[in-house]
Amino acid sequence: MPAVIEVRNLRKRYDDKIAVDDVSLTVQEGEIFGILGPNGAGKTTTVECIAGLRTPDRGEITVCGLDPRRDRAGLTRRLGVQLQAGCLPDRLQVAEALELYSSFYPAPADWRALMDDLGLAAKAKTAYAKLSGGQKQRLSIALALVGDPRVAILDELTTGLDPQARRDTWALIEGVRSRGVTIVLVTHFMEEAERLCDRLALIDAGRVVAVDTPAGLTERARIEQRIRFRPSRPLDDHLLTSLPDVSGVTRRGEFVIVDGNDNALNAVTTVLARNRIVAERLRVEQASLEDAFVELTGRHLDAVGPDAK
Ligand SMILES: Nc1ncnc2c1ncn2[C@@H]1O[C@H](COP(=O)(O)OP(=O)(O)OP(=O)(O)O)[C@@H](O)[C@H]1O
Repeated sequence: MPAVIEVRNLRKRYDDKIAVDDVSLTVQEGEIFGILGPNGAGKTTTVECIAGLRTPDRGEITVCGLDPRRDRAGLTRRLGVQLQAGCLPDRLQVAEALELYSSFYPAPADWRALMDDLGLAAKAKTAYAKLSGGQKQRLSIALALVGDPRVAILDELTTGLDPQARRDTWALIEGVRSRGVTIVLVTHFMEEAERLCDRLALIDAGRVVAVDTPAGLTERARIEQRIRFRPSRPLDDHLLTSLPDVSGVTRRGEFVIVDGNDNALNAVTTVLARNRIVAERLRVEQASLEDAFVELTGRHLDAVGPDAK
């Protein structure tokens, strides 16, 4: 598959703050490529440089073979951007916004069809200020697609949405991809990244810590199995920590969480049975992207700010 976006050794500093420090990544045609990291990791700065909205201090970027800073006109025809906090004038109506934006492009998509596809037809004459959060979000996606781009950058597109609206938006993004648009998705929601992305760059403190498929990344978490249960009687953690198949035991309320290898479930249930303890509400979970992130960075994804632990 040909590369649609190439970023090599990107660096961007704001005054004395290095926001992006040596980021390299390649996005292939037709994929949904995620950029996942905690708040302040440098995700938005990276995509703003890709979109030609910021000038890197160092590094090279090409989008569809173009330099985003030098070939602005060419880039506009190929790249659609939905950035965070996209805001329109309060009184502008949905259809007016789409028609206006489509007039900026030499070969735009059919904005009426886009309005239908995004479930906004019934809101065509509604002013921006009167739209719900989910509708505003859908409009911002429609505006990113109205130029009929080959590549779309979507930044934090489900932030602030309720779980149902978030799932609806995911379905919509899959629909956009199936029309052949390459998508770069910036997010700090693990579930979103896991569900939607073909490949992901994990970013932390301005650096790429890993690029892989969601499954490939979770394999990097040393935990192969996580067992969660409520012991029917008081349980001495040492019974479990002394097992060679177990790498860690933590408590969450009345639940015990055991991390270990493939044989951990077997070992834990045997010890519990020997001690006449029943594992109530027993669940076995696989490692998540969150676990991989913690393994790779020592930090949790939902940590606020690059210095948070
Ligand atoms: N215009 C700016 N001036 C100064 N510092 C900035 C500016 N924009 C971002 N930063 C800082 O650069 C770092 C990276 O910010 P960026 O917005 O790229 O991160 P992010 O991963 O997108 O975070 P979030 O998810 O919170 O948007 C942060 O420490 C941020 O405070």
